[in-house]
Amino acid sequence: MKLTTARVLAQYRGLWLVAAPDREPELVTARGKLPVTPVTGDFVGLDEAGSIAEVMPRHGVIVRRAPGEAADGQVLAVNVDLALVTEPLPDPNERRLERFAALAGSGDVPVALVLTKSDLDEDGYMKAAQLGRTLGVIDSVAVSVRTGEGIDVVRGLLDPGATTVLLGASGTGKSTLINTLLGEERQKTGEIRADGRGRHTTVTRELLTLPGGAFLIDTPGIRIAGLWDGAGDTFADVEELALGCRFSDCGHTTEPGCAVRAALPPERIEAWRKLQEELASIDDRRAKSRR
Ligand SMILES: Nc1nc2c(ncn2[C@@H]2O[C@H](COP(=O)(O)OP(=O)(O)OP(=O)(O)O)[C@@H](O)[C@H]2O)c(=O)[nH]1
Ligand SMILES: [Zn+2]
Repeated sequence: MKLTTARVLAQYRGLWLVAAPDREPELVTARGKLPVTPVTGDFVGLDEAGSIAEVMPRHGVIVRRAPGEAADGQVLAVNVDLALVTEPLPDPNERRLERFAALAGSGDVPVALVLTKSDLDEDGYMKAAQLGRTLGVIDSVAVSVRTGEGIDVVRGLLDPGATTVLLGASGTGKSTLINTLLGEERQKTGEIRADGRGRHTTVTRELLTLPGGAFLIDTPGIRIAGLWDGAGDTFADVEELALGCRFSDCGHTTEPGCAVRAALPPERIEAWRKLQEELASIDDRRAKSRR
């Protein structure tokens, strides 16, 4: 049977937004149970009915591994050629940068450092060079959407046909940078009505095409926060702040340098802990029943 190759632009529960050459993006289902679940960035084969019948081999995989998670983690994006890790000036958080860089590195995705808001820091250029050396990334740049500094350097990193993902905490300026790169050809955030059990869900597109022909994976679906199995976005604040904790396995109890305790009230952290315990016990039960 002849399959049509398409690329996954965004993923939802049991539905994928895919684009095939010369066709409008469309929402499709999968044909039966596939050996791997298609994710944003996947190349897939569509059958005659328009369903996903096959997922092509992947490279450049970005996986989110939640601490203590038994399974392989959650695949966030695939076929990624470059990760731009963003952190804002004047006070870039080196530890957070390391974690995002490690996330990309473990999927064999090269990393470039982008320090944003350089208009707020006279030494942005130097800080970028220094941090770039420390982190061992392929390139580093200080950018400002206000002054335009560094924007052309970023553009130069985005090769036509290559896929780049932006990784960075909330507020580091990812959306603003994407809008600047999209320029005139800013895509309207696609509002697609997906028929999920009679309800209409508003979804947004995640894989964008830039004017020069480079692909950019926008991060709502990749926002490191809020991706815990079963947790949805409920504790996005905790997950994101945790990236700034001194220890990567911080339990947010008595550890020094805990960014979560510094920012959130104890009740919130307690609620998060309860959920973690629940999730852990679900994992336990699953493992037992498998045995
Ligand atoms: N001074 C200055 N502010 C900037 C710059 N880029 C972004 N900002 C501001 O930083 C704030 C956060 O920017 P966003 O683009 O929303 O950040 P984000 O990373 O997309 O955040 P999320 O959408 O929460 O993931 C906004 O108020 C921007 O106006 C810059 O180059 N200079
Ligand atoms: Zn902590």
